[in-house]
Amino acid sequence: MSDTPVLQLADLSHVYVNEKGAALVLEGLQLSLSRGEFLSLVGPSGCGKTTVLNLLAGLFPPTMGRVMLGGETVTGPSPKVGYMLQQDYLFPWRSIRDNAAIGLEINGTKTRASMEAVDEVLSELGLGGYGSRYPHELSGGMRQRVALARTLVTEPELLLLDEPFSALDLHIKLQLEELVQRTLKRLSKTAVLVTHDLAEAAAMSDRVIVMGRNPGRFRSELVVPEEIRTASPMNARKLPTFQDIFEQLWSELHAVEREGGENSG
Ligand SMILES: Nc1ncnc2c1ncn2[C@@H]1O[C@H](COP(=O)(O)OP(=O)(O)OP(=O)(O)O)[C@@H](O)[C@H]1O
Repeated sequence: MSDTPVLQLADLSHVYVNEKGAALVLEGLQLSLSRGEFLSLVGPSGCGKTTVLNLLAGLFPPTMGRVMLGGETVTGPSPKVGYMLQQDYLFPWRSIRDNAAIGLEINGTKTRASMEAVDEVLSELGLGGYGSRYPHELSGGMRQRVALARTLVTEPELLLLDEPFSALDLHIKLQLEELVQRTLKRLSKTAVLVTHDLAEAAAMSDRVIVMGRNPGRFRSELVVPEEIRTASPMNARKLPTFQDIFEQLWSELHAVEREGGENSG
């Protein structure tokens, strides 16, 4: 049972239909992710990265193929999947503790014990003293940590991270990358990160997929070397092999840009 991949994509394709007609945005995606793996998706704007995450989250069904979580076909949103976005979407009228607990309320699993777990996660993320504060009293980096806490307390098996660090100052971003990586590793969580930042992808991931476009597809995959994977995102950037990985990703992405042409989106 434990050998079953947490996530599988089987020949996944997607067509958006609107008043302008039908557009094939994703074609023939195949993927298998094991428990604890961290995957990043990089690619030019409009290649379909967010569409992939939305399909993984079960927000709408793929036109063809299947998304499978723990071997079961995804048919809609599931508590097994947590989604963290660039914007934190905290409710300004709720305390930090109540914001972090919102997923438990939605899932109907809010209990005294689960609220203790909320407090534990908040304190693990360095927000121990902030439970009774409100979002406007926190910095951008702290608010993103609350968003992470909210995602983690429902104990999802798969975390979807759509550019969660991109609006943050560099030093806060590096700190959060480190915190997220450490926390997910400790909990053996499986994660898919969408980012435009190649260094972030290389520093945080076990594997990086570069997507092509028109239609969006998985063009190439790079396995991050062990010494980078086991280092913190901050220290990974200082390793000589890191530059090689970064350059490989850079040249792949440039190849996509050269062959892609303008995206209609
Ligand atoms: N609801 C929709 N209806 C029709 N077309 C859509 C819809 N959502 C996205 N698209 C189009 O699908 C393509 C992929 O969009 P998507 O947002 O997944 O790309 P992306 O790689 O995440 O882009 P970015 O990096 O700019 O965020 C784009 O051409 C976009 O215009």
